[in-house]
Amino acid sequence: RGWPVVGNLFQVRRERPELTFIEWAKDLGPVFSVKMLHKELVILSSFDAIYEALVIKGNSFSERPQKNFRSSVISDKYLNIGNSRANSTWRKLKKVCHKKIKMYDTGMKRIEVISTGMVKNLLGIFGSTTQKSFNPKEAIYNTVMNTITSLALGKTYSTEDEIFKKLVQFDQGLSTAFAITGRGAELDIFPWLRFFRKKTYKVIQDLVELRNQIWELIKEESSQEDQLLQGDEEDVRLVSALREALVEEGCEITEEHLRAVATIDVVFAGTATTSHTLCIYLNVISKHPNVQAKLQEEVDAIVGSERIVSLTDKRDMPYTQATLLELLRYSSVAPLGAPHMPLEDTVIQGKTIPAGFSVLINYYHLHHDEEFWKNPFEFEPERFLDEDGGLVSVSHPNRRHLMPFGAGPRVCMGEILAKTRIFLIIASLAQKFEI
Ligand code: HEM
Repeated sequence: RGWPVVGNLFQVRRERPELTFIEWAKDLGPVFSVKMLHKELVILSSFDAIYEALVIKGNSFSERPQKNFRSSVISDKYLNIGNSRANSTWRKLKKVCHKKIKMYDTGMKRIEVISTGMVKNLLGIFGSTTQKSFNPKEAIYNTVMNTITSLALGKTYSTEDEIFKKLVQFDQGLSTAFAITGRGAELDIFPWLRFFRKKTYKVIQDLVELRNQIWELIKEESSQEDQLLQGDEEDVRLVSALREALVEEGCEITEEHLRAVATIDVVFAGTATTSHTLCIYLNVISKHPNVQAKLQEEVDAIVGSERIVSLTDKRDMPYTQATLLELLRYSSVAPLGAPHMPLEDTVIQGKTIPAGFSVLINYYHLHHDEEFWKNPFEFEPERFLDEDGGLVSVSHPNRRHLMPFGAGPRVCMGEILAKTRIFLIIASLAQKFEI
């Protein structure tokens, strides 16, 4: 039960709304609704409810609600993949990005090369640090951001470069602007408030300005790099693939689409999530010497102390893979994912969710549900291993209950990229350092 106008908004923990929703699910069950300002939100918490919505009824749940004023301004009226309606342009843009980011043969090799470069850089920074303890957050963040620039633009940048500084500023600003309870949330409901809350609105206008400046710099950078391409050398940059799509698809894809995809779907979605996961990893591993010892034992046996860790080692390293899965579960860095919306009235676990309602998936709850997981707040890679120390199969209940990247048509576009980078970092750190 909420208050007039604001509904349940002030009852929800501003920084961690997913924790409030866990408490409410205890009384209200796995499918319940809350009122946040003018919006009725449905929260799904249990595996059965989430699986039914995302996978079994995935097609009707693959829409995104478009009622958020702040996102609408920043994404040019929802032109990016993550905020777009599930239309043919969304499908095409996601396909183009997948094809370039992914994942088949040469694509996978390229991700490995980029990630290995990033790992080397990070190990260099760690190795050159003389203090016994230091804060690795910035080094991790900058390195992850540079993997994204490698992928999108084919090169890395110094933290002093103008484009790099602007990317960081934009990415950090967006984290607040996209949060459901973050600063400026009131503008989503009463957009006219922007005429009175000028400071808050200015933050959003500044982000739009920054986005436009970044796009101009991206275009400039990529045309300079164009000139460096030799003869029939393959252009592997994501931004080039997007530009090709612009030409091929005629008027359906516009330059504004590309700007929204490059800045929001690639830079924003690809940086904070991965760097946050890695920071949590360092924190966790420093408190679990037993896990670290087992990782080191596996890396020593499979890779040795000199050779660079490769993706082909992965199949022989079940403990490292289990640690990666456990990290994704434990950290759940996208706790509520991105909102979904059914196009028609849809029944989930016997409850009807009306067409047009916003639906949030509580991934954090799914991954910490005390009725399913044993010791959900402990870090235990063993939950993903069988009795013989092998990785449990994808059909094992623990693997099925793990959905850090979502599932169904709206599954995360960067899943493979993120997992690859994190695997290589976990293994390489274990090979070289004691944390
Ligand atoms: C640890 C890293 C990451 C995590 C945990 C993560 C998690 C998620 C989640 C939970 C969703 C929402 C799924 C849903 O709608 O139910 C999502 C969507 C998305 N992610 Fe990620 N993500 C990560 C990394 C990345 C990277 C590296 C990229 C890009 C390079 C990326 C791009 C996207 C995009 C574009 C979407 C929207 C897809 C769509 O609406 O069709 N993510 N991600």
